[in-house]
Amino acid sequence: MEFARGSMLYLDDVSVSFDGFKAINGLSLMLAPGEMRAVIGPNGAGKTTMMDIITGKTRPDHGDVIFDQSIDLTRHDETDIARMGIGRKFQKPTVFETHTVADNLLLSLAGKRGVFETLLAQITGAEARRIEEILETIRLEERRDDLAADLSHGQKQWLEIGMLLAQDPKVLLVDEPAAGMTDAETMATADLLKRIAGEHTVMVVEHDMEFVRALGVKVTVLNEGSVLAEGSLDHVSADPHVIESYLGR
Ligand SMILES: Nc1ncnc2c1ncn2[C@@H]1O[C@H](COP(=O)(O)OP(=O)(O)OP(=O)(O)O)[C@@H](O)[C@H]1O
Repeated sequence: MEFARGSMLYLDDVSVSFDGFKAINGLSLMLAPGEMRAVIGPNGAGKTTMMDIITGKTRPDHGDVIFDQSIDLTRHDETDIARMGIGRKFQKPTVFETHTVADNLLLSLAGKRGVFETLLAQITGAEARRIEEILETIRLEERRDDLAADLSHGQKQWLEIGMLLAQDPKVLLVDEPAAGMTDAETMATADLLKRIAGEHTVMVVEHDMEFVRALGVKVTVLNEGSVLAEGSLDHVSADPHVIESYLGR
């Protein structure tokens, strides 16, 4: 526990097996508060399983998973962990298509209140201000009154990131945000995540190397369930083990 001091997310010697196969195998990783980290690695490296462990969806067989210096995540379930401030964005956007962009954000702000209750209730000044702030962060101010269904794929992804922000998480786990995006959307997404980091700790899993380069952050390369290399993109790209297991394919 003491080693987790000063960290927002701390994994030490974490392992999990499925039917005798070690999907995560002695994985150790530490993110500082406000840090953004890119995680890359070949298919089956364990990236999704690592996020499942952090969010409480999968319980590790072994190892420490510590959030915010002292919270042992292996003792909490998914709902608790989300409530404590770890938000996860899956690859596919899941916005409410039949509601406006602003109402999607309002629904996320309101959390557990029902849809009708929330949309019929008088919006508070604080809620209105927070929605404007998020619209600005995700650069969708001009689309606020449009239905989410009418957004482009990239814009839906940004809205979903905004919906996560509305829940005010300390940590955001983001799975392949650039998948299916145009080049321009990909670069805009990198900019968006850079705006979010600092105030939030962000872990991004991504295969698109142009995107990872645009993030300009420390990269962790996973392979066979553990860390193969860590450092700048240039540093890990020059690592012979990384080239052999991933980039050289
Ligand atoms: N519930 C499960 N039961 C059995 N095997 C699993 C389970 N979840 C994951 N695995 C296996 O664990 C390994 C790691 O999978 P994981 O999905 O975490 O990799 P990944 O790095 O996210 O890959 P990708 O880039 O393809 O998403 C894979 O070999 C996968 O088949």
